[in-house]
Amino acid sequence: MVDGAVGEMNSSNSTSESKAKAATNTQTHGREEKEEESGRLDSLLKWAAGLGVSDSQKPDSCCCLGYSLAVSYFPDAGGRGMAAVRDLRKGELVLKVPKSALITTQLLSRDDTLSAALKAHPSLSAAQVLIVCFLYELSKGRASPWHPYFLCLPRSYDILAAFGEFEMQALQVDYAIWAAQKAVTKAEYEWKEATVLMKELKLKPQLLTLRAWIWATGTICSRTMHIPWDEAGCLCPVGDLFNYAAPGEDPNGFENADNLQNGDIIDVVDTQHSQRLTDGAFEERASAYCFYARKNYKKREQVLLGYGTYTNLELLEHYGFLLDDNPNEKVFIPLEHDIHSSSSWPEDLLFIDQNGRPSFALLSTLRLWATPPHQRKSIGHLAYSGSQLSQGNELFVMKWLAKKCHVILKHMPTLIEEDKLLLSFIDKIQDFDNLWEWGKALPAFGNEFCDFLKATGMRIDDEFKSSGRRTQMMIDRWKLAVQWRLNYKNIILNCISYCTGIISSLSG
Ligand SMILES: C[S@@+](CC[C@H](N)C(=O)[O-])C[C@H]1O[C@@H](n2cnc3c(N)ncnc32)[C@H](O)[C@@H]1O
Repeated sequence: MVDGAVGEMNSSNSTSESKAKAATNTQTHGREEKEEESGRLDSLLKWAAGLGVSDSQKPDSCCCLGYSLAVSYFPDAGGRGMAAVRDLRKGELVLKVPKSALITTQLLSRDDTLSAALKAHPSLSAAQVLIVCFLYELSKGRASPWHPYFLCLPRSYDILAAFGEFEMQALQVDYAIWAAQKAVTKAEYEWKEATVLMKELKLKPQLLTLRAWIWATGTICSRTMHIPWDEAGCLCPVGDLFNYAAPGEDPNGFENADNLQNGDIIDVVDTQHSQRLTDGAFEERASAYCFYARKNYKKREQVLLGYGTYTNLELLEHYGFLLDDNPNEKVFIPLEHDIHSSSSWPEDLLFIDQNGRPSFALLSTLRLWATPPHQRKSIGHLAYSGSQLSQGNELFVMKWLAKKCHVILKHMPTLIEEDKLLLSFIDKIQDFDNLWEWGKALPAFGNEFCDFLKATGMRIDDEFKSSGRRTQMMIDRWKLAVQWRLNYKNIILNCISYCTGIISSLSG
C-alpha cells in the first residue's frame, strides 16, 4: 500500500515535473516571442517616424508615438491597440500619417516588372490587384522598403473567408452559414483568377497558396482605409493599430459633438470637425490621414476608432471579430414570400434590432400583411408612416412575431444555456491536457464536439498541447461562431419579451 502510494506519488510527481518543465519551456518561448515582437514594433515606430508619422504637433524623429499614444495590449478588446499616454480631449488630433507614408496600389506598382504584368491582366478587380501587389512586395523580404511594416502584421485573421465547414455549421443560422460559404467561395474564385498573374510574377510558393491569399485578404480587408483616389483604399502604417468601437456607441461621440470644446490651439481641437462622421479620414488640406479622439480619454485607456457601422456578421466577414453589445446589430428572421410582397420595403430593412425591436420597415410590413389584401391600398399610407393600424392588427402582429421567434429558438440545434456553457468550456480549453478529458466534460455537446474532432483530424486521446496552431485557430473560430449564434438567439429572445410587453399592455 505504501509502495503503491509512493508509486502514485512518484508518477504524479513525474507528471507534474514534466508539466512544470513544459510550462517553463512555454513561458521561456513566450517571453522570447514577446521580446521579438516588441523589437519588431520598435523598428516599425522608428521607421514610421522617418516617414513623418506622428502623434504630436512637433514630430520627433526617433519615434512616432509617445506624446498622445502608445501601443499597448488589450486582451479583451482587440489585443494589440493604442493607449492614451495622457488624458486626451474629444476632438483632439491624435495621429497624423502623411500621404507619402500610405501604402497604395499606385505606390506598390511602381515596380517595372509588376506594372507590366498587371497591364496584361486588366480584368482583375482593384482589391485583387492590391492583394497581388502586396504579396509581390512581401516576397521581396528585407529588400522591400515596407519590410518593418510587414513584420508587424498579425499572422492570421478569423474572417469568414477562413471558416471551414465545421465553423460555418457552428453558426447554425442559414443566412450566416450562407454568408460564410459565399465568402469562402469568393476568396477561392478570386485567388484562382489571380494565380496566373502571381505565377508570372514568380512569387514564392508559400505566397501562392489559398491560405496566403486568405491571409492577405484579411490584411487588406481589415486594415485598409478609405482614400478618395483609389477604390481599393490604402494601408496606413501605425494608423491601422487602432482597435474598433462602433460609431454611435458613445453618447459623447462625434455624432453628438455639438459641444466640442474649442481648445487653445486651433489645430489641436479643430472645430471644423465637429460635424465629422468618422474619427479618422484623409484630409486634403493636411495631405495626411488624420485621427481624432472620438471622446475624452483618460491616461492608459484604449483609444478606439469607428471604422464604420457594421452588424456582427459584417464584422466577422471583414474583421474577424464581433461585439457582444453591438448597437448596429441586425438579425434577420425567415419571412414567407407573401409577407415580403405585402410591402415595398427592401429585404435588408426587415430586421430585429439589438434590443429585440422589429425595425420600422419590418413592423410596417407585418401590419400591412396582417390587413386583408383589399384594404391594404387604402391604409398603406398609415402603415408606411409607422402608425398602428388598429388594436386588433397590432395584437395579431405581436402574437405572430412572438410565436415565430419561439419556433426559431425551438428549432435551433442548441439552447441559449448550452451555448453559454460551451463558451465557458472553450475559454477553459487550455486547462485540459487532451481532447478526451475535454470531451468528457462536455456531454451535452457530443455531436458538435465529434464534428470538431473530425474537422481537426485529431483523435480523442491526442495530447492537446501538441495539437498546434491550426487547432487553436479552429477553436478561436468555433468560439466566434458560438458567440455569434448566442447573440442571435438572445436578440430573438429579446424580441419575444418586446412582443409580450406590447401584447400585455394592449390587452390590459
Ligand atoms: C485595424 S486592425 C487593429 C489593430 C490590430 N489589433 C493589430 O494588432 O494589428 C483590425 C483588427 O484588430 C482586431 N480588432 C479590432 N477591434 C477589435 C475589437 N473591438 N474586438 C476584437 N478584435 C478587434 C481584429 O482582428 C481586426 O481585424
